[in-house]
Amino acid sequence: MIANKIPVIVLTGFLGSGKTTLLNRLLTDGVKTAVVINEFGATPIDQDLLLNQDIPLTVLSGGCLCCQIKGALAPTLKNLWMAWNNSETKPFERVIIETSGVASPEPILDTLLREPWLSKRYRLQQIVATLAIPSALAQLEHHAEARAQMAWADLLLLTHADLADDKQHAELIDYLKLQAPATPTLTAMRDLFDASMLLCKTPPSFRRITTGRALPEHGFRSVSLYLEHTPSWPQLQATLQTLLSNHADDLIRIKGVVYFPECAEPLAVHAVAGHLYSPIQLPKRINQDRRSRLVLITISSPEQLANELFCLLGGEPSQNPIRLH
Ligand SMILES: Nc1nc2c(ncn2[C@@H]2O[C@H](COP(=O)(O)OP(=O)(O)OP(=O)(O)O)[C@@H](O)[C@H]2O)c(=O)[nH]1
Repeated sequence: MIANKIPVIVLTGFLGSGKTTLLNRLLTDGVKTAVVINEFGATPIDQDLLLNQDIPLTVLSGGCLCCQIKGALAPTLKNLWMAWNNSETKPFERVIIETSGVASPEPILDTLLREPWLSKRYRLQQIVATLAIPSALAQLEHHAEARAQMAWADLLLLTHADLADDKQHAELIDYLKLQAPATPTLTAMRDLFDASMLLCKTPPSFRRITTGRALPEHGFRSVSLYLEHTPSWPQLQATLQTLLSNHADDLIRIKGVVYFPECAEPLAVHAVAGHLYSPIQLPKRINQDRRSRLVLITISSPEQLANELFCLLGGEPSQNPIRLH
């Protein structure tokens, strides 16, 4: 038995519900943290959205930690522990895993709690699930992944309160009282909340262990695009808004890092549940790849979406501005 197990916090929550925003908030609390980010899309975006780049960071992209790339978690945590153990000045005191927005936390817990080598060295501190108040009920109704995230959470963080009305808030609270009555909820206004309120210091006394029941295979698909010639924000905004309204039912998430010609620094572009957010300026990067990239996550044909985006941007077939990955 190893005396001091490294605590692990798992951040889960449906696509666009605010996991990376929460992660950025947690990274300001002064605890040295190693971060593992799991992204559904093949082209990782979230690493560029981290405001603190000076941390041990592993990105596992191109699938979910609960299925396609489940096997990647154990070696990642083993490598992190080796680095921790071999260093006199411990490089981190905890690990935060941000799952993809369509991952079920259950197989991640299975790896953490059941793998004998890992379970001697790591302890699960907490699972926090983010739920965006305006879209959560529809996501919970339509996506088993969202229900699994809610069911496995030790704490439910309700986000996007500033975009929700009182009725949406009350309806979500009522639903959660019925479906997850023992799980505390907290409402956060963007990243304005006390992180110490969020994290329990001791592990939950009772921890459910998997029964081996897996979710049906995800119905989500993603496409990653590099823009050879980045349009201005007004042009991209109009294009993405058209794409979102043409695909209100099947285009679930857009996120990207975009180098607009009119801006010196990259901007993060997000759309969730049909809502296109104002772009967010990202900090200056050293040695950065200055190509703009977008990831679209859909339950229909991603290739068709990519072609439509290309046409909306006014592309001629001979000078396709988009490269697919
Ligand atoms: N208005 C508002 N926007 C928010 C809030 N929380 C997050 N956002 C925005 O919502 C968008 C998505 O937030 P992220 O933190 O990237 O969501 P995510 O869960 O990490 O997304 P995925 O990694 O795609 O699953 C971003 O534009 C955020 O700035 C909130 O409380 N209010």
